Amino acid sequence: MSSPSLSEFLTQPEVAGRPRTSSATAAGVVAVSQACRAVAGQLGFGALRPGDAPVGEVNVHGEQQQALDVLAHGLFVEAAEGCSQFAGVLSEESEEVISADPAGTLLLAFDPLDGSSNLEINGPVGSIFSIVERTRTGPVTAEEFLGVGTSQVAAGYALYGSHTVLMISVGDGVHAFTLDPATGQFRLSGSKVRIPAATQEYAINAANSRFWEPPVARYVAECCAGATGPRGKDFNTRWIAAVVSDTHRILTRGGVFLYPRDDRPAYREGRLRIAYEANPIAFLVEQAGGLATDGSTRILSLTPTTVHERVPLVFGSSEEVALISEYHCEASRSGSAGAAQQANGRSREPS
Ligand SMILES: O=P(O)(O)OC[C@H]1O[C@](O)(COP(=O)(O)O)[C@@H](O)[C@@H]1O
Ligand SMILES: [Mg+2]
Ligand SMILES: [Mg+2]
Repeated sequence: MSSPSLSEFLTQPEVAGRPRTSSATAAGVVAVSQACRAVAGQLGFGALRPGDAPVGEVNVHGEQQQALDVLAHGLFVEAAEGCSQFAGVLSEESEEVISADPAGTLLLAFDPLDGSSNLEINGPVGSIFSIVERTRTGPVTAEEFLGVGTSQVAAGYALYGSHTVLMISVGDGVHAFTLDPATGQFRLSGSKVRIPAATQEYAINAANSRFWEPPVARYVAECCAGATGPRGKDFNTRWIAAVVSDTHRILTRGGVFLYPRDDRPAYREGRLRIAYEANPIAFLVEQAGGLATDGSTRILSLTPTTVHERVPLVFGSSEEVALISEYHCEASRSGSAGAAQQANGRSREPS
């Protein structure tokens, strides 16, 4: 018997004895998976796709949009509008929230193509999404996207690598679905993914080290000191420059990822966005037994004040994330928190 499709998995309560996912959430996740399948199909054309170049537009984050960023955004919007569960969507590629069905009970936030600078080297890219239930009805408002991450009912990502894999959580662990190229269906390929608590792999863009705050610099220096340093073990660095792909490695074999705030003017709040990058990653990571913080505070407890708000992000194996948190707490107790943190006034109480 073949493994269940995504839709069977979400709608049949008897599959693996799981509690039933609401029919709206199941339909929403399936709609997103259809957008991911369409994005995977487009990526497969590579350089054969006509007009595959930067489109000359700059998105709300000041980044050059690639043709595929725009295409993937359109595919996600189309899937959301076609499914009648979503009242509105928030995309990395659109400054404003986009209205869908006012009767919809769900909201969808997504980065339609993450790591798009990897496109020209045929490196891995992904799509990442978060679904929350609405607390009101009628036309959607931007404020509705400013909830805490604990209110997510589903989150996931698609990684377009040597094959396409969709990692999903509806709040009962993390499940893997592999896209079957023969049938176009996502089929269950792994369940109850767990992140080991200990690791010897870390991911950070070391080219920014001169801008880091003391706790991050300390953590990385101690990893680099290896077996003869205070950690007493050797570490390895991995950096794919697409957070979806780094997340997949960490869900697969452990590790820790850091995109901290730093002293560069555009990075004082980190790089990644709360609503459609940090929140879904944190949801998946916690569901797999890991931790996700902004350095010291749990990501899922943060309340953004704008829809595209950025946040420093540290996530992965619990022992490392807890240690990094300890270093941040020690630094703020001793008053050596970085200039960036002081400048933005965003020092939060540790959780
Ligand atoms: O350019 P850097 O510093 O390596 O940053 C890479 C980070 O930026 C991102 O690519 C941002 O995502 P987008 O490509 O969607 O803007 C992350 O996926 C990744 O972790
Ligand atoms: Mg991104
Ligand atoms: Mg993107």
